[in-house]
Amino acid sequence: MPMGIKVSDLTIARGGIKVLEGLSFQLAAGQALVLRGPNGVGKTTLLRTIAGLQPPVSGRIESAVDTLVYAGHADGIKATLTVSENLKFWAQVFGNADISAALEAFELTPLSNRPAGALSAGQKRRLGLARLLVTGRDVWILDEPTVSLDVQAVEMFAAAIREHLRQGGSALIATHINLGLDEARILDVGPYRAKALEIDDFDGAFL
Ligand SMILES: Nc1ncnc2c1ncn2[C@@H]1O[C@H](COP(=O)(O)OP(=O)(O)OP(=O)(O)O)[C@@H](O)[C@H]1O
Repeated sequence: MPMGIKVSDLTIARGGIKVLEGLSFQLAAGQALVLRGPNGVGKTTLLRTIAGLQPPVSGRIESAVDTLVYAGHADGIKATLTVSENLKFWAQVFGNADISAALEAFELTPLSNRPAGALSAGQKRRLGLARLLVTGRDVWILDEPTVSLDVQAVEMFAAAIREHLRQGGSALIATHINLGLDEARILDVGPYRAKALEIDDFDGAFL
């Protein structure tokens, strides 16, 4: 069975300031977990930490790094390559060859010969998400994946997630919108917001 993620008593920081503390959760194969919480609470920081892009302050993250794929705010698209060249490139990076399912899932087949730089914002986002399908990775870590997507494209995305879960994959998704994925669990990270310095520590911080 593909491994998911287990997070235990995790504390994370951004710019040297603790943002979330005491966070624990598990994501098993076949499951999706949606992270919620207000702007700036630390969802992106959490995803970056789990993806291995920054170390935690304390706590444990158990996962196999070569099972993860992270899609952050930057789309990573090569503007001068066509849609299919972009996908072929990523497929090769991950040791795969077939891009047709990824093109179909995000209705990119009619756009496959268009330079990616000439796509609309939503089409670019669909290409960025199609990339997940050619990685063959089990655990998708997604930061605001639906930005710029219209209603139909959000449905394509939800369908792609559902198919991924059906195949034993898993997904950890930070999003403010309702994806229509009833099977996803919700984790509100708001209650794990790191406490500000106690007033007693205030002078100490300047000594
Ligand atoms: N490069 C940075 N350097 C220092 N602090 C940062 C940096 N990027 C973000 N922060 C701060 O870290 C905190 C956590 O930010 P983060 O991006 O993880 O929040 P978020 O929950 O993903 O927010 P949003 O819902 O707005 O995407 C915020 O207070 C933010 O201002």
